[in-house]
Amino acid sequence: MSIVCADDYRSRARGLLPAPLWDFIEGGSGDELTVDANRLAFDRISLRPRVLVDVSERSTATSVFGAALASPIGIAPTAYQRMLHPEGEVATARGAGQAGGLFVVSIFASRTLEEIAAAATGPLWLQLYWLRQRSALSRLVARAETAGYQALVLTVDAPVIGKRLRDLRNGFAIDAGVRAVNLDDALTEGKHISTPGTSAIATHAAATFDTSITWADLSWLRSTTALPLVLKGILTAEDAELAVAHGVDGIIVSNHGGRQLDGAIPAMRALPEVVAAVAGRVPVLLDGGVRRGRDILIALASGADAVLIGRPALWALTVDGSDGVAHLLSMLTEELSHTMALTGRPKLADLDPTVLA
Ligand SMILES: Cc1cc2nc3c(=O)[nH]c(=O)nc-3n(C[C@H](O)[C@H](O)[C@H](O)COP(=O)(O)O)c2cc1C
Ligand SMILES: CC(C)CC(=O)C(=O)O
Repeated sequence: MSIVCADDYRSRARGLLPAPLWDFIEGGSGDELTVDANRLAFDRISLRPRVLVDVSERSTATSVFGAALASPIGIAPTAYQRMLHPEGEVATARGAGQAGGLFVVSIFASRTLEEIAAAATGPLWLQLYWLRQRSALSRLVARAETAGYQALVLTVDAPVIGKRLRDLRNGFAIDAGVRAVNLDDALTEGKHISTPGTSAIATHAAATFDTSITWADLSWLRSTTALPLVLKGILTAEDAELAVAHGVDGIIVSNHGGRQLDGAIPAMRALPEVVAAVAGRVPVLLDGGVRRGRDILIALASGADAVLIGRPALWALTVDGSDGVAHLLSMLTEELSHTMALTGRPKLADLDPTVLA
């Protein structure tokens, strides 16, 4: 059967992966309320189409921090991609580049920053968690700058790892042979050890993440680099205001795909208050539950500058490596363009709240 939407990749990937690995990707924290709510928040919004508009010429092209993108769609940072495909992040970077998309590389990438940069033809950003060992962070930042990464993303919604029941039940651990190669092994110690009732990821994060950082610490990260700094995991107007006040260059509205605080507000529902607080001062991106061109149009019409996709990119990577990732991004871009035609909004600039009901 042909793959004609993101969910087709999901069904295929599910059949290819061992159950504990599938659960790691698919699952969220607690009752997975927020995983479901992320999707439902999009599904609850209807569209107000305008007709008899010339839609013969449509454009999804845009830019973020000066980098051209074929469409306002990027790939969210996800850890340890070699568990899903032998080429891991190198395949994702190649696929994202083929489709003219942005790729945010996880601090827990399983290919080196340099290998990924060599395969990329589109913009790369590097995502960081705040490790207690600051020297490891500053070394990574320096390597990212040298390798041509264009921004840093600090994930701020994970001082501790969410209680992911599937991983705990499965005693989830990282496949032997897959490593966070950009960090010293000591920083992810125990990642291969499966212990029933615990998650190896939660254990290694607990050993190395700095749970004490506050807004005041951001100036240290800033002092290590001239790259734009983006915060990932903002869900409120209050924190958006603080982020801008602390000189942050961009915001990703995200609840980590429902993997952190269960019951957190869905990303799409949080977006309007963040957009209002930011008032155009810095770019605002969104991730969580984006599965279709329709979702992307809704996010853009609500004021997002771009969206990121997490799990769908992993499904496509699993099924068909770089070709899968490129195909997925092109398909989502095509769906966005198609929805722009059917709503009578041929340009991204036409997307505003009047299209939403
Ligand atoms: C398997 C997996 C691993 C992830 N690893 C990271 C990570 O290393 N860093 C991070 O900031 N977010 C990570 N995330 C969260 C994603 O960046 C993103 O916020 C989320 O997947 C978006 O929701 P979606 O999957 O519904 O598109 C991960 C998500 C998944 C599913
Ligand atoms: C290694 C983990 C901390 C990666 C992550 O952020 C996640 O699984 O959601």
